[in-house]
Amino acid sequence: MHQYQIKVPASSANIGPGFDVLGMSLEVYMTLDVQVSDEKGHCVLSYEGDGAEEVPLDIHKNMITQTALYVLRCHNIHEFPSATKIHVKNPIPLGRGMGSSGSAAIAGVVLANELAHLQLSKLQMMDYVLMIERHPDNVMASMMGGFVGSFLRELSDTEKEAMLPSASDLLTNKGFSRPPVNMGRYTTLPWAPELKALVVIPQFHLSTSKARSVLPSSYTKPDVIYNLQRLALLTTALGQTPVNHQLIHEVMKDKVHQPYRSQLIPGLQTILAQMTPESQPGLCGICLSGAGPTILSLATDHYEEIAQTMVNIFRQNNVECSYLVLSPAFEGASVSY
Ligand SMILES: Nc1ncnc2c1ncn2[C@@H]1O[C@H](COP(=O)(O)OP(=O)(O)OP(=O)(O)O)[C@@H](O)[C@H]1O
Ligand SMILES: N[C@@H](CCO)C(=O)O
Repeated sequence: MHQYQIKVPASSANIGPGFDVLGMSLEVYMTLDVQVSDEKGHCVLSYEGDGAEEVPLDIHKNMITQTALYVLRCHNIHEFPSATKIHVKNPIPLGRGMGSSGSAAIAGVVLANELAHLQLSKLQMMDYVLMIERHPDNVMASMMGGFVGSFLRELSDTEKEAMLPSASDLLTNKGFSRPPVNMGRYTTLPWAPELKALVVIPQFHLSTSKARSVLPSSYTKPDVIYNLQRLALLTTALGQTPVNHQLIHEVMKDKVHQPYRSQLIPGLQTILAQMTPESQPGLCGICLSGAGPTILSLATDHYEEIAQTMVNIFRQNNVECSYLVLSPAFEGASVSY
């Protein structure tokens, strides 16, 4: 019997102005305990944790195993090895802006890499992940670990054609194509050890597709410049010691996605407008985590007080929340044998 554990962290994307560019991994881990034996049998999937009531256990319908099957198909393998048992433990809340779908896609690709002994590097695995999650911010941070900036290289016309089947068609085997090679580029950015991420997680779900559907198809020049100016400073400001709370607060502001998404997240506008380093000691910046509804704040202390202020504002808007204080998961996705 061969057994191992796959571990994939959650993530927060955008960090304010870095829409589809910046991401940080968060030390909340989905794990897959995998057992493969030589006996005859089927692949059995079991699941506990967030989403247990809604996540399908049919391997052709579950996003983790669907992703693994897609990668196997790309290597001319059409089913899991017999007698594969996969137990998923998932503490990452689904559809809340903490990268649950990205972590599931990574878990699936790493699973295929192990099951078929493909020996792909993390960057090679990212090509498959990016066929499923088409923006790199969450997944690059979750796979590589830490605070990460990333982009997709420009593709040739032939490579663009390979991207034509939708992620959902690839997962359900209605369409097929192999990913372009070396699609994602990234760099790990500095992170000041004093900084922690406080995530305030509302109880309601917001799908990324819905939160993307409210965004405009074009932006004004002043709004683009506003974000670019802040993004340039943010990538350095989060690595500086001593931490400059006021600077971080200013450079985590955004005009590209948050103003449009606030209609979907009661309380977001008030939190962004009212909470500053002056009103909340220890607070640096505040932004939407990924597509929301979770709010990410970066702070150096007084986490309880900062969280409580946000929880109260959400409560005034009839939204209940939980919260976590987390560091970046610097190792990223890993396998232990
Ligand atoms: N562990 C999992 N197992 C199976 N499917 C999952 C798992 N995690 C997420 N998913 C799928 O991904 C969907 C949520 O993805 P979505 O992109 O809407 O939100 P998110 O990834 O949590 O947020 P964001 O991308 O803003 O950080 C779930 O509804 C489910 O279909
Ligand atoms: N950059 C993405 C992250 C969510 O997956 C967005 O904000 O839509």
